[in-house]
Amino acid sequence: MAEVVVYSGGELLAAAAAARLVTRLADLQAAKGSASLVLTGGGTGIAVLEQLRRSPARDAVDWSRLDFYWGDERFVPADDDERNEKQAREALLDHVPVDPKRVHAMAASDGEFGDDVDAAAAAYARVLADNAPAGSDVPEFDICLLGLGGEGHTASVFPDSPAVHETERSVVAVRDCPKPPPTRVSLTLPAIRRAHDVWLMTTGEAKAEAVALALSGASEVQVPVAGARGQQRTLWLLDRTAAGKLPTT
Ligand SMILES: O=C(O)[C@H](O)[C@@H](O)[C@H](O)[C@H](O)COP(=O)(O)O
Repeated sequence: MAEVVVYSGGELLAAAAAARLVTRLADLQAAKGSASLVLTGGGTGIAVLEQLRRSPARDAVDWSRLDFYWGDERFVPADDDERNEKQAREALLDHVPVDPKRVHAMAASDGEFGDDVDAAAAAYARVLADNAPAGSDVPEFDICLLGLGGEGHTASVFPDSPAVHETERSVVAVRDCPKPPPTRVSLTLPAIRRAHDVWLMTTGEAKAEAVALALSGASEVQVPVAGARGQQRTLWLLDRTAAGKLPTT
C-alpha cells in the first residue's frame, strides 16, 4: 500500500526528504553496518541531494559505508552538465567522504564502451549482479529514489516503450527518449522493484495527472511510475500542486 505525504512546497519537500534520508540511512547502518541508495536525476532528485549536503545532521550518515547506484543516466560525455552523476557529485558526493569503490556510476558516452550504449547497459547489469545476494542479479537496494514525468515516466522508463515491456534484464539502453538527452541507460521496473523502499518525489501541477493515475491503479505500461513499488514500502513525497488531483480524504 503506497504512503503519500504532501508538503506545502518543493523546497520543504526536498528538505524533508533529505531529513528522512539521513535518519533512515543512519538507522540502516546502525542495524546492519552499511546501506545502499539508488539516486535519481531530475530537478527534485538533485534538490534533495543539495539539501542533504546542507543538512546539519548530514554526518550522522557514515558516507564511507554507503553504496550509491543510479536509477538512470544520460548517455553523454562524463563532463557534460546533463550527466546525473556529475549533478549528484556537485550537489553532494564530492562534499562528503564517500568510498569511491562504492559509487557505482553508469558509463558515460566517452567512457570505456565509447558510444555503445548497449554495452554500457550490459556492463551496469554486471555491476548490479556483482553486488547482488546469491541467487539474484540485482542488489536489494535499501532505498530507491525516483522522480517522475508528466506522462508517467520514471527513471528512463517511458510509457509503452521497449524498456517498460522488459521483464528479464535489469538494465537497458533507451533510445529516442522523449525527454532529452535522447540516449540513456536505465534500470527496468523489475530491478526497481528489488528495492526495499521506493521513494517517489515530485512537485508541480504538470505531474498531478500522472500521480493520480499511478495511485489509482493505472497500468505500468501506460504509466510506468505505477510499477515503481518497493518490496516493503512505496512512499510518495509530493508538493500540494503535484497532489492536486488526488481524492481529498
Ligand atoms: O534522468 C532523468 O531525467 C530522471 O531520472 C528522470 O526520471 C527525472 O527524475 C524525471 O524526469 C523528473 O524530473 P524533474 O524532477 O526535473 O521533473
